[in-house]
Amino acid sequence: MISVAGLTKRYGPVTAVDDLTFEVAAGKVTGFLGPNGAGKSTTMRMVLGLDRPTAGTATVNGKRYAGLSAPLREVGALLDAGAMHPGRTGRAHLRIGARSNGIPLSRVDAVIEQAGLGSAARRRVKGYSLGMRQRLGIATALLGDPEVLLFDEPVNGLDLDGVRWIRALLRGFADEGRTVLVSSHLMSEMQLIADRVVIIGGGRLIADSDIGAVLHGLGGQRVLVRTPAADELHRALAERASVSRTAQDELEVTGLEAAEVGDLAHAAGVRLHHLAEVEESLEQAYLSLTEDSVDYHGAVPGQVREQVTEPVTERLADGPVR
Ligand SMILES: Nc1ncnc2c1ncn2[C@@H]1O[C@H](COP(=O)(O)OP(=O)(O)OP(=O)(O)O)[C@@H](O)[C@H]1O
Repeated sequence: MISVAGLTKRYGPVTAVDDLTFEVAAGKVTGFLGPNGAGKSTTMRMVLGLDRPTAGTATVNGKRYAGLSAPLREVGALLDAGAMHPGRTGRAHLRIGARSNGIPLSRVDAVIEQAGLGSAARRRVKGYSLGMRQRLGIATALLGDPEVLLFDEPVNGLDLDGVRWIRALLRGFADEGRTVLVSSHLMSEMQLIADRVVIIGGGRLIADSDIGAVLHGLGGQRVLVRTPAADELHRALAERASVSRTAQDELEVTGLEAAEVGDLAHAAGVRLHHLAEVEESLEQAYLSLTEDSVDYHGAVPGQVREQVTEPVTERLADGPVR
């Protein structure tokens, strides 16, 4: 398990991570989400002892990274797949990692196999494609067969096969009971692979929740209904829910289940042509949660919006979604 408590990092005037508290449980894939510059990498670096917190703590299985006796056996990380010696072969890179961490050399072949590196392991890293580098980075993270895994944007730059491979790999690790934290700014990707999400913006916690709760925590369930008697249905529903007219024959209802809308329409003698619950995508939920915390909104050329310092959580009744 990974625990972050009151974690704060300042670089001069920039507060990259601001009093962040959350836990990452074993047996699940936890997505770590936030717009560019939200503080994801800085947080991961502090978990891995690569950056010193200005305040607060980050621990792995109850210990700070520096206090782990065999770090690679407890935590595996993919941070920057570019940071490898270009003149070494993939295999040499892995052998050095194993030797310097007291890991048996038999693990080298095991992770080459597991990461699908194959014969590329005998080639020099400078000739690797981004996908191959990513596989080597993952092989390195797996060397010590760790229980806790951190991946910073693992699907960046990968083709569809690579993306599918990463998805299956992460799911497999979680199913084996490992702790998996994976950062991304690709919401659509997280919707496919994460069980839980920790969302940050401007260094602060915005949501820490099951994905389903994030989706449903935003203004409640919406129901779309089409009827030739929209005025009549509007009147029948108005007392019980918030109703808006979205087209001549269409209403959007917030605060009722589809079945309740159907029953009320029936009671009012209104015929329905369409009745469906609107599926919120994580993309929409994320945009809505983080819109105030994005450093720069690029939509209007020439305009730069100042970073908002008020926590977005104020828009959620009970603070961060949990
Ligand atoms: N070494 C550093 N010195 C100064 N500022 C830094 C440093 N590292 C990060 N920052 C700043 O801290 C903030 C958080 O950066 P970080 O890289 O952690 O965000 P991120 O969520 O990982 O973003 P991205 O998705 O773009 O990688 C940014 O404003 C960044 O410019």
